[in-house]
Amino acid sequence: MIVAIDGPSGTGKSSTSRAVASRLGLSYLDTGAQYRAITWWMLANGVDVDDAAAVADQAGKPAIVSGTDPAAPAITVDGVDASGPIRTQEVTAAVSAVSAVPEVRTRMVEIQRACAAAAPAGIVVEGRDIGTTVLPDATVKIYLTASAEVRAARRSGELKGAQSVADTQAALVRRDAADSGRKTSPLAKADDAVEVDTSELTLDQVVEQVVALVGEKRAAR
Ligand SMILES: Nc1ncnc2c1ncn2[C@@H]1O[C@H](COP(=O)(O)OP(=O)(O)O)[C@@H](O)[C@H]1O
Ligand SMILES: Nc1ccn([C@H]2C[C@H](O)[C@@H](COP(=O)(O)OP(=O)(O)O)O2)c(=O)n1
Repeated sequence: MIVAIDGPSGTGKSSTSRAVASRLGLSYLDTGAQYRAITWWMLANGVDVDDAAAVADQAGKPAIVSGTDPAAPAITVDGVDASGPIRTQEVTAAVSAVSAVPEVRTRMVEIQRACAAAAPAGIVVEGRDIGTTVLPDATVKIYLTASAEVRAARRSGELKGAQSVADTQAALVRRDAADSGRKTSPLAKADDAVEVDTSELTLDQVVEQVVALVGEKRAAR
């Protein structure tokens, strides 16, 4: 059972994926955290993130390992816990540039496919290109959306006033444009993905919809 959940920032991918994986006894993988982790490493090692050739040259160096327990998401870079540092605004501002570099994507996709293949009962994988590129044969594909206003309000809630809602929204819209506009596996809905607009739904309602879709697929097999 492979569940692919894609969509822009703040649509509820992480919360939904973790809850669905817990409910169904599946593993969980946050691919955005992996792109954040490699970005953190580039910044910490003085690599100019706007120099694609420099990023490509270093892309093979950091060892990125993701935990797949939905109850305790974990990520390490060269054995060091990176779960805090990957969420800083500095990393958020640089991650689209780093993740647009093809050599970075090739490396991450390899790790992601290995994670999915190793999951004993199946896995929920969230990201931007899971249904289109990483796991095109996923059993269930979901594409989450929500209005920019709703997404910015959700993100602002997490940032606890560190940034105004308007600035958060502008940064989020900029990142969506970069992620959707890049050449290599851009953010996109797979043709066979079910689109769920979460703007007016509670997290529980979204989780119920995804669990129901998984149930339908299981019954049909
Ligand atoms: N359906 C929902 N209704 C309200 N808040 C939500 C919903 N889904 C997620 N959230 C909240 O919005 C924020 C962003 O959700 P998250 O799952 O991190 O999104 P993404 O992974 O798509 O960026 C979190 O604070 C989360 O608790
Ligand atoms: N499969 C993926 C997942 C994320 N990315 C890139 C693009 C995103 O802007 C960043 C960060 O992703 P992440 O899911 O952590 O972002 P948000 O939590 O939605 O803010 O990584 C990607 O290119 N491909």
